[in-house]
Amino acid sequence: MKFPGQRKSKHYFPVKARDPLLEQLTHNPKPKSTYVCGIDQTLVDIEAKVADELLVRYGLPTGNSTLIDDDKAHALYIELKQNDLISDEFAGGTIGNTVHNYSVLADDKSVLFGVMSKHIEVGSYAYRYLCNTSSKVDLNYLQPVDGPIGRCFTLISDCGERTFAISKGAMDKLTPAHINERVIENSSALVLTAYLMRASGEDQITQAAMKAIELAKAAQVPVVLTLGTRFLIEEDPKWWQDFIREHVTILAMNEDEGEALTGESDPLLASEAALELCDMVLTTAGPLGLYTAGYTEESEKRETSHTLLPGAIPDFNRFEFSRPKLKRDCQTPIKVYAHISPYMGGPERIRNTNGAGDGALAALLHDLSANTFHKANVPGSSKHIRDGLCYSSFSQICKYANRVAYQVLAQHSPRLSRGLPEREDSLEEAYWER
Ligand SMILES: Nc1ncnc2c1ncn2[C@@H]1O[C@H](COP(=O)(O)OP(=O)(O)O)[C@@H](O)[C@H]1O
Ligand SMILES: Nc1nc2c(ncn2[C@@H]2O[C@H](COP(=O)(O)O)[C@@H](O)[C@H]2O)c(=O)[nH]1
Repeated sequence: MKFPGQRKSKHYFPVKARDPLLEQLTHNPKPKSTYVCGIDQTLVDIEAKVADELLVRYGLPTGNSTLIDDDKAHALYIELKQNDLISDEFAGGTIGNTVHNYSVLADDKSVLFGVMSKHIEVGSYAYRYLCNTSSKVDLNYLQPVDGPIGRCFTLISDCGERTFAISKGAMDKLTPAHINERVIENSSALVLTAYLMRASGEDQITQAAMKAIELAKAAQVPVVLTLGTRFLIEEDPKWWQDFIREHVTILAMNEDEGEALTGESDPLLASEAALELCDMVLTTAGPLGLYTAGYTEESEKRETSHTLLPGAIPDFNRFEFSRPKLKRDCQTPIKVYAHISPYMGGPERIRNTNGAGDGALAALLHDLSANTFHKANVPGSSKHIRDGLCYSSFSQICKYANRVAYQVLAQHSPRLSRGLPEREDSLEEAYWER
């Protein structure tokens, strides 16, 4: 497990031989390992730059992720191919991307539940998916299926907005029987997407996800949900509110999804409203940067040394140096918020924003599982006298998530090809001393 993000003071984390806390580890030379697990629809992204006219012709609302039938998928693929519009084909899926990025950042294990074609030919989509997934993602629990994995036509408009057309193949065929109880119960977090709830007919991935959620809740494993697209939430915001209230610990959304869920267009107010449903929220807001929001115990709050920020909640970042806690672990819970503008103002050129939100969520997951890792290996640390949900403060998580989102944007693909640069030994320096 790597340290989550980069900072000068690493005194709490067992990363260096001279760290005094490491003494406790020497009795236990093999550190206890931690991992996160996720469930996804196994998808390959087929990326193409297209005119808005094509989206209209195929009935694809801009920014949405629409399921299309085989005939439409065939026609679309032929049109893209004949006009030489396809720029890339790589592994995708919002949770596949997130666990891959988690494993790259943490240099540690994650587990992915989903399906995989039984018979794989070299060069096929299934083959590409496996080749483009970090070797630290454990794929041994994938359910073998007859037929192809899904295809996600990722259509990029002139403005950089991405619109998805999903040809589902066998991606929704995961069954509850292929959810491994022990793996879920021993994980640091279970990560899901709202897309899992839209399976229909005989497809059972929704039931599989529900089984995993129940197992996670019973074992007190945090359930993390990312909302996917505002169109899905808009269909029935009340249903999603109830779902989140009942099942979700940490919610990740962008500002549009936040508005669809809460009715608040201001991402800060949307985050505040979402905190009535769950314990922690990550709200990304494109060029406005991102917010973290959550709870801490009144007596443990820590005041920021940064400038207090104006907004719909004045001075909302006052206690951003606090660590997130589960609401139920606070005697007197207070809401805490932090915000950060895009790292370095964003890359000079953004070809598309595909996967930037997934990148930010992977950073948050890394911080969360680093906390579990540290607690398992250095239980006597003063860090764990009070139960925290994450290793770092709201403010640090913002910085780290933002830095990772930048990396995804800069490399023009949703899956990190490598971790953050080692030379960047202090996030503070990277931020403020360009
Ligand atoms: N146009 C942009 N300029 C600078 N940074 C951006 C831009 N778009 C996204 N980002 C960065 O990527 C993060 C996630 O982007 P966003 O588009 O909100 O996520 P999603 O992919 O979930 O819609 C933002 O919080 C920000 O840090
Ligand atoms: N599991 C699913 N993933 C989907 C679906 N539609 C799109 N996607 C994936 O999202 C990422 C990009 O996410 P972003 O919102 O952060 O830009 C991309 O790689 C797609 O594969 C879906 O229906 N199910």
